[in-house]
Amino acid sequence: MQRKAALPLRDAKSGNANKMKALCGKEALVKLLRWHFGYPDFRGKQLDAIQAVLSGRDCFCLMPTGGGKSMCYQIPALAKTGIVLVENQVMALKEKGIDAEFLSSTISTDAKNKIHDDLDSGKPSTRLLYVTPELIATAGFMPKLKKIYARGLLSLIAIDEAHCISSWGHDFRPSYRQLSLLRSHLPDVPILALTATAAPKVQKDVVQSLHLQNPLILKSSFNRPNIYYEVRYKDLLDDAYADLSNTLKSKGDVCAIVYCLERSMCDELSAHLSQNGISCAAYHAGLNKKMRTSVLDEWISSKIQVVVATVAFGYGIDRKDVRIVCHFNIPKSMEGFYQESGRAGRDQLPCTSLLYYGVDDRKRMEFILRNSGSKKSQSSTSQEESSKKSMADFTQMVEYCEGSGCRRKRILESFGEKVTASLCEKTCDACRHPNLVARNLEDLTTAIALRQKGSSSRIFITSSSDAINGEQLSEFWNRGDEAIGSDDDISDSDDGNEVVNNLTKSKLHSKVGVNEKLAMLERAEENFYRNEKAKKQSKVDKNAISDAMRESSRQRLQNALKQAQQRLDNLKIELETSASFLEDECYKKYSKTGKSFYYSQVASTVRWLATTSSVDMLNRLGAMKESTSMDAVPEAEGRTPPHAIDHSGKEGTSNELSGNAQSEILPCGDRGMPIESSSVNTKLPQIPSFYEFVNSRKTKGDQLDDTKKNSSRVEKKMRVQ
Ligand SMILES: Nc1ncnc2c1ncn2[C@@H]1O[C@H](COP(=O)(O)OP(=O)(O)OP(=O)(O)O)[C@@H](O)[C@H]1O
Ligand SMILES: [Mg+2]
Repeated sequence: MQRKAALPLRDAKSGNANKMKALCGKEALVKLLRWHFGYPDFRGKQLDAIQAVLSGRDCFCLMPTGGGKSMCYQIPALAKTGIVLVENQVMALKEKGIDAEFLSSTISTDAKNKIHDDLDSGKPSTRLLYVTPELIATAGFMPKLKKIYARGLLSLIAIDEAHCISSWGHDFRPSYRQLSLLRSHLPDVPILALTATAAPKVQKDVVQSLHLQNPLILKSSFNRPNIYYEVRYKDLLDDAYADLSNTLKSKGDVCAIVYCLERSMCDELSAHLSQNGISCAAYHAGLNKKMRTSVLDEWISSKIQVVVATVAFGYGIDRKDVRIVCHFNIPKSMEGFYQESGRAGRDQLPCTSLLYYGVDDRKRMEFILRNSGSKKSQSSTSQEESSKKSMADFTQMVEYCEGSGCRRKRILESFGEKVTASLCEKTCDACRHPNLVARNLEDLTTAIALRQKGSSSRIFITSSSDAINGEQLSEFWNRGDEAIGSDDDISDSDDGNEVVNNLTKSKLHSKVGVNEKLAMLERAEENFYRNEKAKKQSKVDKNAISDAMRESSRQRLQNALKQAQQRLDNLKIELETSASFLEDECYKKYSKTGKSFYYSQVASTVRWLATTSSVDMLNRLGAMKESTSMDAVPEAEGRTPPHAIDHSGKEGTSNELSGNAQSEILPCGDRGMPIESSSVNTKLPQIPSFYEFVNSRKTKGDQLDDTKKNSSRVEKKMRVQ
């Protein structure tokens, strides 16, 4: 990327008062913002922070996640001669033509020398120098910094994620402690400390540790209005993996981060999601560096959409369109949770924070925290103190999950903000579906009580009907049935599909027989259609399928086709045309019903592509050419298109393959409930109905076809490569 020419207003080195005034003026700074970043105006407290540091004052800036803290040091770097010292995101700046460099002990000697040569030169071109706190602590680096400082070239020190300096923070990093040396070595350089998570105690600690002098303290509300907060209860779910998988699919091919506590769970969950047609990969410290970089690159460039990671993932990553951040295990503190969930929706568009809460997870975390204070280096008092502190932090998180009040209010109050629940405007599950949340919590309490008693505990941790203890459960069951028929589910919801979703959520419902389940679905579907009709009448169709959604579905199908093509020995298929054809089928089938059903159909097709045989694939795509004349004709079994070429030449095995593959395909509703398709006249993909699916499961039992195993092995292998 070419360097962008500097705006002429850029030099105020002389310290001339008029020049300084012009430099700090809003107009000049907005000009810089527009020139270099293309944004029309500053957000929140950005301008105040920039003006403070440009005038030489220390500043402590607390802004919400995604609030635009980086701009607070990027603009000063462009406005003033000299170098701004910070910590990470260099590539993005370089792409904007801004001279930024990153120095750390991990870069090559050549690259290091180049940067040092520039810094030693009379007129360094580097405007922003990103360094790690570890580097500052090294003996060789401080003298270099001092040299730059002595030449009057160091104009600002910015400490991003400043909460890491405080052992009271959720993410204390000992290396940050070294940053306290900066003030004594470089006394006149203003310091800008930035963070999105600082409880009052941490704030005080940051100011003291960095020796900020009379800092301007800027504090914005931590509220993230574009995030919808939701908690689901693992103990009430049949299968949390399936629930997550269906949720992701129902949202379309959206970008997501899923946080897990352990590496092994990242791998396992990622494999499960991949098998279900979700473009996803695991990311954690157990992978080698090459693999981690490759996952990160693919995610940043949208080649994969979902990363299943440990909390190590996320620092300095600026992908703006993350639509869901899911915590698959309860985080250890509200601060960490806020920071991680805040990685969603940095484009300010609607997004979701979804937390899966499980009593076992809670116990595990409590165990970890209770024992984590026992480091050798700590005295027993500080051990005790830190363990107490960890437990107190964690309790806030447990209350967030187990409380019935507004989730947003709870988050903000934990940061000392006083808010009313009306601020939420129904953008958390507790405000949007209070009855459902209350009922879930009641069920959860019963579940915990039963587990504590030690009897029938398995009913909540297994879907096996063997584990049902009739007497103890009858009360439970009855309540479940009431819940099923309740109008509250519907009246709370502004989307008919939520009804279907809610049916999938409770473990109670999993105990209901297939017929009842289908009857429930029918009722839910009826409600869905009724709501749809009402929506149409009021001319507000929230469920409409936009062109952008269709395009993203086409892209998703194309990716799935590509993977299938590789799996099937480079089967000759026209990727783009085939993707359009398959998307068009989904659209035709569900354009009237709405986006959720449409998305589910796309997801089903993706799953079908993940397991289907060459012959079946070609048969299906063969309909492409015939589709115009065949729309009204019933599905022809084993139709082979004129141009169908099976590279594998294994036509003889195709029936078996397709039978097995089809048994895995289940059209799903918004969060995965199966949908009956008989009411739609358009020609359907070769996907079984729910009845067929259930029957085939019954007859086939647990037998897994070798072919399917092989294909998933190949898929896994491909992912690893
Ligand atoms: N004035 C602005 N107008 C529009 N977009 C902006 C503005 N300032 C920053 N942004 C954009 O907002 C996004 C988030 O910015 P940034 O990464 O600096 O947030 P942050 O506060 O550091 O968040 P985090 O706490 O998650 O690190 C970036 O894509 C950035 O380009
Ligand atoms: Mg940041």
